[in-house]
Amino acid sequence: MTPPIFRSVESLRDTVRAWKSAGQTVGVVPTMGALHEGHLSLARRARTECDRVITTIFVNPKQFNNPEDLKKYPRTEEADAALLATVPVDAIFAPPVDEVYPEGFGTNVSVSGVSEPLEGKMRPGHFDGVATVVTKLFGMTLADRGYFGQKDWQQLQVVLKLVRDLNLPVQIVGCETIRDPDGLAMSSRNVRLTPEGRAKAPVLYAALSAATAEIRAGLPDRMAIREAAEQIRAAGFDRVEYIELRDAATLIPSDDPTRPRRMLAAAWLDGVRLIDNIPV
Ligand SMILES: Nc1ncnc2c1ncn2[C@@H]1O[C@H](COP(=O)(O)OP(=O)(O)OP(=O)(O)O)[C@@H](O)[C@H]1O
Ligand SMILES: CC(C)(CO)[C@@H](O)C(=O)[O-]
Ligand code: BAL
Repeated sequence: MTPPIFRSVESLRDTVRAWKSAGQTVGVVPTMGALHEGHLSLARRARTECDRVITTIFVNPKQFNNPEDLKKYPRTEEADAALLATVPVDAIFAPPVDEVYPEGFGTNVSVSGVSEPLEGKMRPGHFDGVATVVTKLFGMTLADRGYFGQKDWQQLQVVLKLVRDLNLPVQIVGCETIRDPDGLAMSSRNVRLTPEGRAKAPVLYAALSAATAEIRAGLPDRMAIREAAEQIRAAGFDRVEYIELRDAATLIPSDDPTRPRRMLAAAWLDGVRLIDNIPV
């Protein structure tokens, strides 16, 4: 059976309040729809850890710095609802834009530091949009736990800091990146790749994996990164936007192998921007 779809905060809150009065915990999986196995893995994890699970589907205009990207973002609500029925989740919250941003809306949540480099630099305003909507989604759903994918590693760190800084009563759970069998991280934007682009795309993950193996074997960071960038370009990617080795939590550049580090990359293929990251 398809889970009930709520469009207004008021109707969703009535249902959630009833759950809470029965002492039940609420897990929330925020998404922008066009669901795939990556999203479903988050929902399944929430299913095992919470009494009630809500998946939110909202293509948040505030986090798109590129209007073309927003226009082209895939929207597949019926298929999404059918997939969520297989988990199953208890509710889908898919509000219209004016329910989230009614006339007169004028608050911005901006997380300093961790949101500034990498994605923050390449997509100005993006993380303000994410932090604002995630704060609102937690408030709207009365979430006890929020589930986020490590595929968007920087986003996960931004959300962790947001929750800490604002004392939001939500526990954040970071979930492993789900990949296609050839290594490509699943992403809603992958459907925009041509068959030729799709065949080249796994090189992004392969290059990151090779570079981290080399670093562990003693190759200097800089050389390993340069080789990875060359491998990605040689495979036919149009542009490598960044490949960086960073402190895993603060995302400050790090050459300290004794601390948890993360290698993160963004690259363009077929006019599609792919991101990925792995631990070092
Ligand atoms: N392959 C994946 N493995 C695990 N989690 C994922 C994966 N892809 C997305 N997620 C997580 O699902 C949540 C919703 O992401 P979103 O709706 O943006 O999907 P997406 O596939 O990342 O789309 P996009 O094309 O915008 O990158 C985020 O927490 C994201 O990190
Ligand atoms: C967390 C999120 C749903 C906020 O719009 C979005 O950034 C995403 O899909 O990762
Ligand atoms: N998956 C992160 C949301 C975005 O790319 O806008």
